[in-house]
Amino acid sequence: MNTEHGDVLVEAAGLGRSFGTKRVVDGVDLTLRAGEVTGFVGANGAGKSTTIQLMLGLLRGEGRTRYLGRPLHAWGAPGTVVGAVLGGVAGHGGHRVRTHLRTVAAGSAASDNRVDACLAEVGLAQAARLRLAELSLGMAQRVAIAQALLGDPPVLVLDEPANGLDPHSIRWLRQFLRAEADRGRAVLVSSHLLGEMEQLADRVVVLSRGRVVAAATMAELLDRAAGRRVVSVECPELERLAELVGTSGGRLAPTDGRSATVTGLDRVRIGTLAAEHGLPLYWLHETGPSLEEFYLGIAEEEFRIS
Ligand SMILES: Nc1ncnc2c1ncn2[C@@H]1O[C@H](COP(=O)(O)OP(=O)(O)OP(=O)(O)O)[C@@H](O)[C@H]1O
Repeated sequence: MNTEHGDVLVEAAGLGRSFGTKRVVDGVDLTLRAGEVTGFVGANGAGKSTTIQLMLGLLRGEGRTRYLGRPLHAWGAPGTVVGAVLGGVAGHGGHRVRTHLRTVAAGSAASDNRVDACLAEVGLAQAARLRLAELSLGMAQRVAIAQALLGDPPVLVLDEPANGLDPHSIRWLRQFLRAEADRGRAVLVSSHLLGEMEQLADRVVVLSRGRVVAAATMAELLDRAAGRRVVSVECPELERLAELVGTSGGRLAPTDGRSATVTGLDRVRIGTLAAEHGLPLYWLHETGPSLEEFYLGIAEEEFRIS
């Protein structure tokens, strides 16, 4: 499929689902673009898995999802449009990895020679003869990803793929997904940790109690988190520093003769401003929410509003 970086490959609109009287997903919109990793972040129970199942047509509900302009069922072979990793590998433990993938390939119109190509892509070429029951969690996750890649789909969707993985496997996963996006795939990856997305996602959609409470580029989110940070400064020329901070969009509030707190600018910007204007700084210290705390704050605010 010919797609270019930035092309919208998936558009989900108005997704909704209740279980009994419980509203689990409520009016969720999601857009996935070629060449981008979108992080889908929310606490346990926020509705991420339900949303993903709605997008993939595995669950009935409200709204619609279009893949390259059409509903998934309108594509003859869905596996050539989207590859999904929704948990471990579902197969017979006694089957060898290659046999398992060949069986899946045969049932999904993927050519047999994709099996070895996909195993190589996830770095498991040497493990093709292992039995599924012999795989470590990290290897099983890679086999599940190889399976999702069999149809060479432009879209990859992974539900909490880092769960239970050791740091080495998480690093591999991060680099792998980044590379897949750089090749032009649109990648959706869910997680309950925003921090996990910091080095991976281009965009982040934050879900809280079934609703999208933030949708932004990672850079915007980091900027917003930085905007909530407070920097303590000590400077013998506080008035001049206050002026410089003010003209750069920040605010300085003195705490005593030469100490103050600054909001709206980060410590790097303040230090650079002072250096550029020859102002000595005796102290410069930033405190405030980490990205994770900032995210918890967004979810909390939304909860208060609703
Ligand atoms: N089949 C079901 N029947 C009833 N309730 C369900 C069903 N599936 C999910 N739920 C409920 O819907 C809510 C959202 O679940 P979902 O699995 O989508 O959340 P999640 O964000 O993926 O969280 P987690 O990371 O814990 O899987 C939860 O409260 C869950 O108990």
